[in-house]
Amino acid sequence: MNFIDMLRGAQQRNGSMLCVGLDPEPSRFPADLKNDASRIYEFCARICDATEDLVIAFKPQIAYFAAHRAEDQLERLMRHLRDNLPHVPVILDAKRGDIGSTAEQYAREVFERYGADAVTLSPFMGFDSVQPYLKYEGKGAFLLCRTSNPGGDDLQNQRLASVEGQPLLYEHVARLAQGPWNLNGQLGLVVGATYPAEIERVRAIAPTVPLLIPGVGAQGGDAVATVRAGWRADAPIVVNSGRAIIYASDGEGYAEAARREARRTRDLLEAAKAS
Ligand SMILES: O=c1ccn([C@@H]2O[C@H](COP(=O)(O)O)[C@@H](O)[C@H]2O)c(=O)[nH]1
Repeated sequence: MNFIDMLRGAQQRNGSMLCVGLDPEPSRFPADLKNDASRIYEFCARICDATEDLVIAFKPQIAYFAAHRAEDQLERLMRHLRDNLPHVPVILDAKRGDIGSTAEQYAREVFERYGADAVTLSPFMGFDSVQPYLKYEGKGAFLLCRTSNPGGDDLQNQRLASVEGQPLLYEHVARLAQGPWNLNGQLGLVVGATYPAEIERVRAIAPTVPLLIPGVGAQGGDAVATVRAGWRADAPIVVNSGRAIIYASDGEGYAEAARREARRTRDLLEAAKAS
């Protein structure tokens, strides 16, 4: 099954467009795990087990594992998800971007070492930096397009004077992902929930690619406006919330609290479809 079919399957099965972001920071763990980087796997696995029937995807952010020398725990988590929750696709948030030969190694890391179903990539170095990932049949790649952070304006909202019609840079990325770069239908786009007007614009340019939309929850993005701008019956949107869910409580019942917050967010997103 390819990545898009996996997304559709999870969306239908769980009635959800919510992605739980796994950004494990031991200093924010509950008391019995606090500041113990050797418990990252346990923390994440418990959150995933508690929310698997409420999500369209999980999104581990690789930096939170690498910073704590916990790549082995990320491998273990990916194995756990594959073996026990194979109906939930996993997007590895790595934001890679490099020349082709190095990109081949990164692609190998993402898809062979970790066994992710999709990855996030920076498109800044051009098509030859993206192509190595597309050689992995059925895997997905989300290109950064209009990111959720304020600094995204610095480059993404600049006009491309040399391109006919002078689109903004993020609009150009959306066009490439919808058209010439999307050789086998593997590409999606990252668009921040903090900029619903830009989500709407991206949807107009790229109506059929899946969108990964971070920024609801801790970053304050408007969940309802996000769904109104991006949701389409025929192209999945994957709305990520990380810290607001995984740190919903720092007590013993953190996994149950994460489940409650995930359910609340899932229901809010679903209700917005009809609004
Ligand atoms: O534009 C972007 C692209 C990626 N991210 C990542 O998403 C999560 C957001 O976590 P929250 O705790 O829900 O804020 C995090 O891993 C970022 O690296 C993003 O925020 N914006």
